[in-house]
Amino acid sequence: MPTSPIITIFIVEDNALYGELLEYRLAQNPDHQIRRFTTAQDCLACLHEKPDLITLDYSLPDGSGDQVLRLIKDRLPEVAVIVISGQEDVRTAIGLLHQGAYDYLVKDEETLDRLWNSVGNWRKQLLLRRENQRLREQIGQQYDSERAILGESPQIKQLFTLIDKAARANISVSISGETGTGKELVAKAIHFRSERRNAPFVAVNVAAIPSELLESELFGHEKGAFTGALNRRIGRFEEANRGTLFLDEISEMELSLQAKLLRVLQEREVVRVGGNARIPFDARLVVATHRDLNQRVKEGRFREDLYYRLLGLPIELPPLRDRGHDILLLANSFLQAFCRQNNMTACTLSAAAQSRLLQYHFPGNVRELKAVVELAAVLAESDVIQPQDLSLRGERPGSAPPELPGPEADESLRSQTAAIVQRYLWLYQGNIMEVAARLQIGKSTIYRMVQKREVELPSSSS
Ligand SMILES: Nc1ncnc2c1ncn2[C@@H]1O[C@H](COP(=O)(O)OP(=O)(O)OP(=O)(O)O)[C@@H](O)[C@H]1O
Repeated sequence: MPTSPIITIFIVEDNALYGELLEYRLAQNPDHQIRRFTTAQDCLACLHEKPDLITLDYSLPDGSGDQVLRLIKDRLPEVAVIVISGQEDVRTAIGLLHQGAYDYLVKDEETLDRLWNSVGNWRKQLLLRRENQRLREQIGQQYDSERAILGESPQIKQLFTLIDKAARANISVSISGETGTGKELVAKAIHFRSERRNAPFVAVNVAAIPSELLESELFGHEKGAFTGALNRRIGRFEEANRGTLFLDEISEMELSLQAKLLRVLQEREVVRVGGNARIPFDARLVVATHRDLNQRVKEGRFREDLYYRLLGLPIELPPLRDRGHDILLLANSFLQAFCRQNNMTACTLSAAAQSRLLQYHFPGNVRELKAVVELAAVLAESDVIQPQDLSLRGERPGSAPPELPGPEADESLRSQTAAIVQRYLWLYQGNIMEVAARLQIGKSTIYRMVQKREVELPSSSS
């Protein structure tokens, strides 16, 4: 069964004593967050808080039950309204149920128990609905994740093998790789291929959450645990129970929280902030970082004991620039999808645009490639994308690298080499070390070519 949800209940009752009785009974479930109102107006003014359930006294001083019910349902069609009335009138009851009330209770000595049962039944239905919705989303994601990781390079084939191994074993996984290389995609693929696939995949970006809130985000908190903790909140560990918890940018976690995380992992139990109960959890941890975690340990910024606990099966994602022809495979797939989604004629990449993509260094990796080809599809004058349509980082859209000589040009090896080196110098902003590494030639060869004026350093390089 999924985790019990925290639900917000509004009690609308003008009789203060009776309202208190209702609250007392419903508050016996600590997952009920209750607010009480004595007039319809006050309740209506707070509907933006989106309560999950409202108990509504039929005879309020400022509105009859059916009017108030209509106003509530107009604004919040999803909310469950239980009408509580002093009169036993079957026709009124039927009318209210037709109008969308969830239940109709008459005030007598059994009302509190009947209310308790009614809310209990509604909770069960809610849980089933949410579970149903989650499973549907999950199936969609599973389907996506099976097709999502594209690539045929040896590095990506090796990655598929590791994903399968990770999916079969129940161990922690640590994924490293530059930004945009697909770390979250890999974490999802592991989850959806593992036996945990029917339980939740929960992702938390450690760097995106202010450090003072991260502890309660991960472990949850009890009502009143700190200023602003108005309600009890279930943490991400509990949410991911029986599934996978993906902690992205783990290297950014503060040392004090690292110590708490280590304890949680050792004891396989969480304690909500401000609480005492030890809540066991069973979630597989997958962590990711774009930094060298080992280096962070050496610098004293990441705990060594936590590092070893999280390391598990390490998976390193290669940067896109090292995946050879996968660049074009991905580019074409992104282009096709984009044109289809936007009802555009299918775009293709000209040979020159392809070669430009193959030579670019893609600091933002696959994410950048996707953005670049999508923008190119929009900018292109025709359905064939040209090099000048590709806005690569650090360049103005429209500026293009020096072209390689065509077949009619001087074909001596020396001039061909010079043209290639010139193009790479342009692509890597005159970084001779980088160009030498990429082309696998000595840097002294490049310096010699510069000296002999066979090539020129781009004006922006120093
Ligand atoms: N091999 C791939 N095939 C298809 N799409 C990919 C591939 N790798 C990454 N993507 C896409 O690239 C984008 C970035 O991927 P993802 O968010 O997984 O990267 P990341 O490494 O987790 O990034 P960050 O370090 O910024 O968190 C997503 O849209 C993802 O679907």
